[in-house]
Amino acid sequence: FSPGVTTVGRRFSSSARMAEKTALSQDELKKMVGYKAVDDYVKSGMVVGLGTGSTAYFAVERLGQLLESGELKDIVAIPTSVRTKEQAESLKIPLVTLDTHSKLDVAIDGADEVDPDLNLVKGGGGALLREKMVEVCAEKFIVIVDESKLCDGLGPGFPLPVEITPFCHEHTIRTIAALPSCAGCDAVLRMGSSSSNKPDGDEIAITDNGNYIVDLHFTEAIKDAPKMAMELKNTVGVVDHGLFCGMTTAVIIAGSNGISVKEA
Ligand SMILES: O=C[C@H](O)[C@H](O)[C@H](O)COP(=O)(O)O
Repeated sequence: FSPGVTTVGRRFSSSARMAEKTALSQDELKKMVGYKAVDDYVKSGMVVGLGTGSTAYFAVERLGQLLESGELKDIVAIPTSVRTKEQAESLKIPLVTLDTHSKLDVAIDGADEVDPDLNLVKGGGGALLREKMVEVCAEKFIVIVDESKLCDGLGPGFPLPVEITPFCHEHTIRTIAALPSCAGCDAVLRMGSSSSNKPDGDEIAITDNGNYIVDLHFTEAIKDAPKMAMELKNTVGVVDHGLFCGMTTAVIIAGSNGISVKEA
């Protein structure tokens, strides 16, 4: 994976230089890209999509700071989960929904995996449906990751989450596992908290939308992600899946050599 374009934002040049000199923690890397995404892509008057997860958290934090300081004005934002909504409310970020604002200027979110074509796996935190609904409506979709998320092929490095209806979910899971593109995958119903794919409870995990999640474990890279996306989407009982193909405008990557940006 070799990012094509390398840029360093104005407000972040010192942080990027710091990353080159010292080993930063993963949280510090996430903060760098979260802040840079807001600094570089959000302007006053915009409608902004707010992602979910430990990286998107920092973008929301930065947006709250710039609104409070008055550097940004007249922003409305659309959160992609209950967690993000609560964080945004605590920062007094004005919120709207897709019902009143069907077009967004920009959406900023993390990802679980990014391939060389900027296709993504998302939904490790269980928010894939609202994320996709919001981010597909954004003129620019900015993905923020640390370099551990980059991969040569989606699949083996992180299980693919699929949101399914609770009704006859065992049947739906069998149907998914039998799809040609999913042959050989291990389909595991998510247990415990919906925001983690590590089983941390005995109850079936429930998403913000009242659905279940099945995590598809692959041992080999997914050969044709758009084809798998279509097969999953055409499966009755599947609400949506964590393959985000052809949606990304740019990926901001934090790594040991500083920040780089790869544009689609
Ligand atoms: O459902 C969760 C989202 O898709 C997250 O954006 C994704 O899991 C990445 O999260 P994190 O930044 O915490 O690794």
